[in-house]
Amino acid sequence: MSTITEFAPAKINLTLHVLGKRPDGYHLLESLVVFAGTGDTLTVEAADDLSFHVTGPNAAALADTPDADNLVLKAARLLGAARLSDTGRGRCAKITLDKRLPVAAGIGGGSADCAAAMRALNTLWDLGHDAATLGALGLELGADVPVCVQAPRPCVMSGIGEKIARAPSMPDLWCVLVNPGVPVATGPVFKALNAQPTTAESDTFWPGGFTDAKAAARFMRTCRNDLEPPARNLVSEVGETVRAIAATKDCLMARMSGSGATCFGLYADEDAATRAATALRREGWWVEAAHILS
Ligand SMILES: C[C@](O)(CO)[C@H](O)COP(=O)(O)OP(=O)(O)OC[C@H]1O[C@@H](n2ccc(N)nc2=O)[C@H](O)[C@@H]1O
Ligand SMILES: Nc1ncnc2c1ncn2[C@@H]1O[C@H](COP(=O)(O)OP(=O)(O)OP(=O)(O)O)[C@@H](O)[C@H]1O
Repeated sequence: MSTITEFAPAKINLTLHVLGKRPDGYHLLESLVVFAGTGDTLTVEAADDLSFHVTGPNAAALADTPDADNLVLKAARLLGAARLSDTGRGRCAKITLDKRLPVAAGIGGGSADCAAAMRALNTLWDLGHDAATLGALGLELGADVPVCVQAPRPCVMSGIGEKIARAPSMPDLWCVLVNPGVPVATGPVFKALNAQPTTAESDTFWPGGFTDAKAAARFMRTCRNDLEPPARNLVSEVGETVRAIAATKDCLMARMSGSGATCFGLYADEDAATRAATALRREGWWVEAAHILS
């Protein structure tokens, strides 16, 4: 098999409770994570050296990212690729990324690409790692990489992001993702939370499943995204975005994802999500209606 293509779906934190902080400063959290049917696409193919090419509507957002910080190349190097300058030694591949997700957006764009590269190169180079091993390896590249490695399976993520547990069975759900065009670095949002170093005990009783979209949204509304208040203080557009989504017809709930600034609305069907996306489109906003994958 010489060409392998992997979808890198957008990661959505339907809930995100921060339960404490480790001595190293990383936060302990518990989050119901799902994936949307919109994302990047990564292709790897056998080649005589290691190369990376990016295309797509958000390719320019990566133009200033040095190779050393490129999460796709970091994944390749982690799995034993040759350095870009070494032709022929180490494992090689031509890697192409179709970049559609906004960067530093709270929907795991870089982590999703990193995880997709790990899955694709694991196959191309016949490394034989299972998802749990790839996730454990990927944790050093980002706290969202383990959950993205096992995408598109919904899960309850905990620890700093390394623990992946079964999610409640999800109903058919649609979403609208809205990014107001303001990149948000994850670290400062966690820092602004000013969490106290405490132990991490789950504060959520997870049901076995949800009978329908309205029941799922009812449950989500009893939970929180603890990063939303500090993100709202740092980026005023977050509050405006959540309010605009919540005002759309048939919206079941609206919330920020991850550390922002992307916010999401949940809907029971495709028509409602598509109508909402149309109503939300404006200059400078990235807006996508998508199915929640399961
Ligand atoms: C907010 C989430 O996206 C929710 O899924 C993740 O927890 C963050 O995942 P991520 O963007 O891959 O985060 P990383 O790139 O690993 O970490 C960026 C910075 O966020 C902070 N960070 C991240 C994860 C975590 N559990 N606690 C933290 O305090 C740390 O300061 C870290 O230096
Ligand atoms: N393939 C990539 N896609 C996006 N960002 C990348 C990529 N490679 C490296 N980066 C860098 O990673 C940083 C942001 O990563 P990412 O897009 O995962 O943040 P995010 O979408 O906010 O994710 P999260 O939901 O974890 O906050 C940016 O500074 C960007 O330069």
